[in-house]
Amino acid sequence: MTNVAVIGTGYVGLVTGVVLSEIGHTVTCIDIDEKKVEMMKQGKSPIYEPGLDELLVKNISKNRLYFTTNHKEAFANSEIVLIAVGTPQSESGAADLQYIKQAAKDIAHNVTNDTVVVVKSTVPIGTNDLVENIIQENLVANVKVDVVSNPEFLREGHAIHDTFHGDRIAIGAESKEAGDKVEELFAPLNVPIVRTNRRSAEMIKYAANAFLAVKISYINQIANLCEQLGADVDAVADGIGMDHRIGRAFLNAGLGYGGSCFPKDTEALAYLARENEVDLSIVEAAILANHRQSEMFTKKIIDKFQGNIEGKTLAILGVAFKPNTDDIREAPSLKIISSLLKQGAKVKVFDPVVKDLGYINPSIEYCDSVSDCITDVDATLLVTEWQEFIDCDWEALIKYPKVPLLLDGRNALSIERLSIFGWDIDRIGIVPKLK
Ligand SMILES: NC(=O)c1ccc[n+]([C@@H]2O[C@H](COP(=O)([O-])OP(=O)(O)OC[C@H]3O[C@@H](n4cnc5c(N)ncnc54)[C@H](O)[C@@H]3O)[C@@H](O)[C@H]2O)c1
Ligand SMILES: O=c1ccn([C@@H]2O[C@H](COP(=O)(O)OP(=O)(O)O[C@H]3O[C@H](CO)[C@@H](O)[C@H](O)[C@H]3O)[C@@H](O)[C@H]2O)c(=O)[nH]1
Repeated sequence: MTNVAVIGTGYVGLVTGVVLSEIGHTVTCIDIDEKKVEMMKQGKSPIYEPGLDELLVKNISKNRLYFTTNHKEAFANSEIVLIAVGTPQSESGAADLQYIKQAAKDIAHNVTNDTVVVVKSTVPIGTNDLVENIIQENLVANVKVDVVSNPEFLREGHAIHDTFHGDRIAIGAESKEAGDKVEELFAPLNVPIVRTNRRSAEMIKYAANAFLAVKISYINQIANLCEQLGADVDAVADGIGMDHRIGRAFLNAGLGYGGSCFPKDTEALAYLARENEVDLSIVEAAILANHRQSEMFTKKIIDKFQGNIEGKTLAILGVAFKPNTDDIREAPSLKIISSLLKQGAKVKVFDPVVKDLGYINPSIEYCDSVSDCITDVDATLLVTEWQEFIDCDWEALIKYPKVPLLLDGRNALSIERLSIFGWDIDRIGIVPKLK
């Protein structure tokens, strides 16, 4: 078993650290955020992720999982150091590498053993070379450091499950020995391994995310055409998804993708292509289609009120960018809410987990339940398909709103069932009744 240090305890770092400790390694997680570290030391996860708290508590008590803000302390016995810091989008669209560069310096200044550095963060092609250079230039101790690319593919809300049951683990190494060490680290997970060089591993991550984003934008555009032509996009997605060459996954039409990954990673890949004068118009088109999709959803609701929603009260069900997470980074809900507010609507919101939109707007009314949120509203907008919303007693809820108009932005509710209860329900890419 290996002594491991993990830099950054966000969705990726914390989940990876906890899972590595669960499979028997001794793991020290480092974060610069003292509040987070204090919470984690007490066995409390600073992020909402199903199953995480239990594993956190269990492995702390087994003395396999530690937390610190001190890099030197964390690296003292570590043979492998994972970098899992953020790579947010900068103004140009490129990935902002400031946290990666700092983590590389932290390693160079503090390691005292031969170390394999594993870059887990999603980084532009060539960044592992940069990390290696920064470490070599700043290295204090006389030790050997190898850098291995190991991009992460977990989904928020399923992070623990995905780490134990991933489709693959990509390892990009220039040194066979260092690559083997990383392969050994993950061996108990029994997940298929792809071995390649560093640049290919970095590209696998961006190419995978962009492909999935293209798939979503494609079905969303097909949905819009279905809506005009009287076809049902859900049936179309089922029909094309049964072709195993296409697959049904990521063909759920809706109001577009959000989150901390697809928006920034498609932008970063498109930026890389532009920088290298390579045509990647397919990804540019997916980005544009995604922006338009949430705008179209907002327009749809405005059209329901003949172009004027001033003074109308609208209920927003769901704020998180998708169910089972508290993450609101690039959540479509934020764009939709701010656009509705700009048009003069009153907005009530309810999310089972997110209780704060990250910005202050005194006119937003935060509610404690679905019934509270839809009381006296002129329309209800389902923005995140939490299971709790799907399982609601929609028959009992019909008495709460002023107008029983329901726009399902995630095609999660049954038109047939809800119509029987009196809901006037509209979905994406489906015409409720043919004219
Ligand atoms: N969120 C996901 O589902 C997901 C999935 C796969 C890959 N990724 C990629 O993984 C990376 C991390 O994503 P995330 O969502 O976990 O990030 P995050 O922003 O949630 O967490 C990053 C953490 O790193 C800490 N940090 C920054 N600099 C540090 C330093 N020098 N030393 C110690 N701690 C430091 C921050 O305080 C923060 O807690 C990104 O590149 C992202 O694109 C994310
Ligand atoms: O058919 C679909 C599937 C997803 N989405 C939307 O796409 C976004 C992303 O969803 P998902 O992929 O489930 O969530 P993430 O946690 O962002 O995970 C993605 O981004 C991570 C960070 O790079 C990767 O590790 C994962 O493999 C990749 O799925 C969300 O807004 C979803 O609502 C759709 O609109 N339709």
